[in-house]
Amino acid sequence: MDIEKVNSMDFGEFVDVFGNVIERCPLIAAAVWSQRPFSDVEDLEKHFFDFIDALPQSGQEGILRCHPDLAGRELQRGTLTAESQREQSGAGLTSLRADERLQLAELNAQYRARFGFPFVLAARLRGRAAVPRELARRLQCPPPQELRTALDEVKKIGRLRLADLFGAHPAGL
Ligand SMILES: NC(=O)N[C@H]1NC(=O)NC1=O
Repeated sequence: MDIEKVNSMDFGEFVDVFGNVIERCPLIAAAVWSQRPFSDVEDLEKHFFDFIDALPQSGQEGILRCHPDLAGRELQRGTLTAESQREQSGAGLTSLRADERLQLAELNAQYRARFGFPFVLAARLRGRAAVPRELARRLQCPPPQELRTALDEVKKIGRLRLADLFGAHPAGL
């Protein structure tokens, strides 16, 4: 795909293609479409990220809450989005031992109880061993800092998903 093709998309096609750049938040793609034309993929990405940054805290937390747990119930049930399924299995989260799954479930629950949203990490960039380690580390962070970290991870996931759609290697990850 190239940017000319993106700029020629009608609303429905654009939301079909880019609706899950931010997990389960097609509203963001719907809003970004209004800002076309885009000069390149970085410009397109910037519109997604600016939308997130401009939201009030409740909206930003809402975006985080749209993310499925890593190695959680949805992975077991097979109800993840195609993108999330690829990321979680690519990171090795489909082949955890039962005790590792249990440990992650406990940490995920502690995290959600402390911050009010699920733990989000760009799984493809880290791999399975890093997930419990990062979860345990970030559980200790102050909430305002953790909100920023989690949103940065959402953006990394979005950047990788956009790069996949464009068949490109993302810069700066
Ligand atoms: N909880 C969470 O981080 N989920 C996301 N991470 C990722 O790489 N894909 C996801 O769906």
